Amino acid sequence: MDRTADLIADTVAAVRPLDEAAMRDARELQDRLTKPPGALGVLEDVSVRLAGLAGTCPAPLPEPAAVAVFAADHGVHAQGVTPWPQEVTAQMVANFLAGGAVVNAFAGQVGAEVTVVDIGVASPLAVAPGLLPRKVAPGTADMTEGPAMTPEQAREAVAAGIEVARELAAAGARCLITGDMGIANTTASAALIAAFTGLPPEAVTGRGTGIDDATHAHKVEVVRTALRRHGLLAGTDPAADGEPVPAPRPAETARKLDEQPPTSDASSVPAAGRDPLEVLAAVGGLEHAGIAGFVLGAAALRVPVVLDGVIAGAAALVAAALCPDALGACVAGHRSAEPGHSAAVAHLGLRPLVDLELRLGEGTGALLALPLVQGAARVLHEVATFDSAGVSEKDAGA
Ligand SMILES: Cc1cc2ncn([C@H]3O[C@H](COP(=O)(O)O)[C@@H](O)[C@H]3O)c2cc1C
Ligand SMILES: O=C(O)c1cccnc1
Repeated sequence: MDRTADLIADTVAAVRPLDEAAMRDARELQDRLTKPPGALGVLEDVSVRLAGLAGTCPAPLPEPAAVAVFAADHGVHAQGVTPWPQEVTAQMVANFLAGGAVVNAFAGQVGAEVTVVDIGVASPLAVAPGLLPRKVAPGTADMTEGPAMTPEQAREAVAAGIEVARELAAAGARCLITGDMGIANTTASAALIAAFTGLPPEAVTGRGTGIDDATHAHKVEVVRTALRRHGLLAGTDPAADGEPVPAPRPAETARKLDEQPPTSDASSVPAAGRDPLEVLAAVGGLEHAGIAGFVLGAAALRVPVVLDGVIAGAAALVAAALCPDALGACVAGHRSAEPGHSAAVAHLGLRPLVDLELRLGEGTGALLALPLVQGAARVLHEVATFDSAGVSEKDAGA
């Protein structure tokens, strides 16, 4: 095995399931705090999950936080799936480094460090503070014509993401936040989400940065073409070159779908049984690969990772396919307006903390959710118990 394959395998092997004893302690402590049991709703679940991840109750406070914005370009841009020129990726990287983007404003507000990772921007980028040069390739190839990445590139980008998580944690970060920049990356996200959920392209392909009806219809067909080409279109048999196949019986396809999205009955999941890295290489982006590695790296270190929108959702599907326990480290920061995002989080059983109809990426939605995650953890550190504060508990049986 090469170095990157070893790093990925070792990282996956280091990920532990959530610690049941710590989660039980957290639930019990929540019920002894001076508030009605359950009154903090979903935040109580977050505090329990953080304790399970840390293996101790209360979990360490998830601060300071650091956001990694993985930037890359996409060969599928040539298919006319977005109105924005490809150069905007590199131009926005310059904007991030100058502190002028929304991600900078939101990160500044919550004291999070912004690091930009050049994992695959098409043009060369000058060395700059805040920029990690980790370019695996100058963008992906067009997934409608062949695999977006070689297997080596996909592995290298996942390994780079693992290393970024390690570097940020070594620099003191106790909460990691995913960010992305890559013109056309909502197209690759839709393809990954369709492959890993079995939903049809029209259910998971959104309007990205904002496209008209005709461009959207074309984008759906581009996603369908790419999926068919790689044998990843639900309800078709790759061996028969796109021929429809009967849907499998439900018993064969029972999956953990806690929050079922608007589903197809095409209960087959094309990526099931395939190597997740091969699926990633076929239709993913270098930033998806980097973010998948970032999630694995965070999980192996038992550091929570707040996922941003649809790009992170697609990447988390890859990470979860490689290592289901990595989901224990993940908090879905927000629900993106992209339909594929709802499908991804539902498939993963994650509940987004905020829903503001954002459709930006960069890490913005996750940064807005960060104080909620930190507040959830802080409660277990600072709130008095009924005993310690001398507050009477509710009458038994009432
Ligand atoms: C100025 C600008 C800033 C952005 N910041 C994030 N994105 C977001 O939009 C892009 C994906 O949308 P699509 O697939 O429709 O191209 C990604 O770069 C994503 O990070 C931006 C897009 C633009 C144009
Ligand atoms: O919601 C997102 O994550 C998103 C939407 C459009 C463009 N980029 C990201």
